[in-house]
Amino acid sequence: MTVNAETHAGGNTWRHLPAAQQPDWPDQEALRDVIAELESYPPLVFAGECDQLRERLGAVARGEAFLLQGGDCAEAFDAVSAEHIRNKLKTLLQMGAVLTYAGSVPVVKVGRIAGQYSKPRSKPTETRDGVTLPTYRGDSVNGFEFTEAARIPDPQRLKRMYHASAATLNLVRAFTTGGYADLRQVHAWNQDFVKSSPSGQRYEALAREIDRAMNFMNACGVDPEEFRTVEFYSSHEALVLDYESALTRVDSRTGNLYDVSGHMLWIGERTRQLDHAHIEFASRIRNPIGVKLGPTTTAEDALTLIERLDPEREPGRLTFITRMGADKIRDKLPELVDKVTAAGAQVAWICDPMHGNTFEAASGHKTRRFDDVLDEVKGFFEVHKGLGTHPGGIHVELTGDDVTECVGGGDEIFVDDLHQRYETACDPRLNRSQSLDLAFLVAEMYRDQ
Ligand SMILES: O=C[C@H](O)[C@H](O)COP(=O)(O)O
Ligand SMILES: C=C(OP(=O)(O)O)C(=O)O
Ligand SMILES: [Mn+2]
Repeated sequence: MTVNAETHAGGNTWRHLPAAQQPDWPDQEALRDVIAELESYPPLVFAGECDQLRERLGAVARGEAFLLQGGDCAEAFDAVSAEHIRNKLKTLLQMGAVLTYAGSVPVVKVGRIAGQYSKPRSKPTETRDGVTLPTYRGDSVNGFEFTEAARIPDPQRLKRMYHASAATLNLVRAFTTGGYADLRQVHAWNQDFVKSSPSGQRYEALAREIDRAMNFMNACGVDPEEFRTVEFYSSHEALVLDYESALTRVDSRTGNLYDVSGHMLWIGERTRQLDHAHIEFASRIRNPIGVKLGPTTTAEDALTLIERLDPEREPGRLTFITRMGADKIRDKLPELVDKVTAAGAQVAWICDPMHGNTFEAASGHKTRRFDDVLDEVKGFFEVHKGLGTHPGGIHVELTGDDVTECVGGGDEIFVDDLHQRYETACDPRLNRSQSLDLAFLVAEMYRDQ
């Protein structure tokens, strides 16, 4: 992959346009130096892998596969450890096994991982005990600690984001291709979990069935090496455009631009203004693109996004990730799906049941109810069933650790438990047990639709 100065300018056309949610870097010269250095770094992903994911998402758009996209709301530099990464990956692999087996559908697995370091915020400042400071915008921008020094945006953090992403992706690649993700390990992924939790026990029963199915396939002569590796892709919100465009390269095979910071990039609900910088940036790169659609999205917005981002109507290029809220999805989604379908576009429709269902508990913790999350997914399936379209997947905030951030689930977390292990740097995540519960319930919905 080479960089050609003239065509690379295509990754910078956003610079003339308003860009929401960008950090207020105090030192522009330091920023320019960091950008120049990032531009010299090697790609984190290969353009051919992005093309392959686009093809897999094409299958999702056509109704032939299901997307499981999940991971932290905000990754943190101090959580780049073997344990955290393994737990997250294990949870996603277990969810993938449940959905594939119980839902009888190929599952495309994409992590919110190896790059999910930047956060859009609803308020520019935060006040605690009479002290007001800039909000935390992700480890790529400033520090989580509530001190004046930590909250100053520091462009050096963009380089740490690159290195943290590289280290994470390296381990993910090792796990997914080196034998850890071998489907014959379905039991091993569950070992530290099974005794303690209802979803762990339910999973163990399913893993026994998978074993039997694999023995059957072995007996039929299927090569067991087929199960050794798993395709797994990285994704994050393309928020800080200085970083994303510094990692945009010309693919020497095709001359096209790719943002090589991750396989799939999405544009968030707060930065999807049609004529602003983020959509312009996304329109220039060939990676598969997601756009979050909240409850104020009009059908016209959705159609214009398709014109801008998927003019060729290529299945897999564009994924709409709806995040309406459990109380709105049944009202808001039908018109969008109906008009997009009528316009002949074949996007993948994915449900993010997290971001429309956040509330603040009396203790002050931001949280979500498992039942609301589930209800939004149910509404999503109902709407697609009613219209004869494909419920293409789920996009969830989760962790492999046993945190207490969302309430409910089979191994119930109560509002009074939230303080016990509330570790997120931004939004509340499903813990491992809640994530597996969700996978089982979604698999049932998929099979029944
Ligand atoms: O992850 C998404 C957003 O960054 C988050 O929901 C914003 O949260 P806030 O309302 O606390 O800023
Ligand atoms: C910021 C996020 O979501 P949204 O853009 O949908 O609010 C997110 O996915 O963390
Ligand atoms: Mn979030």
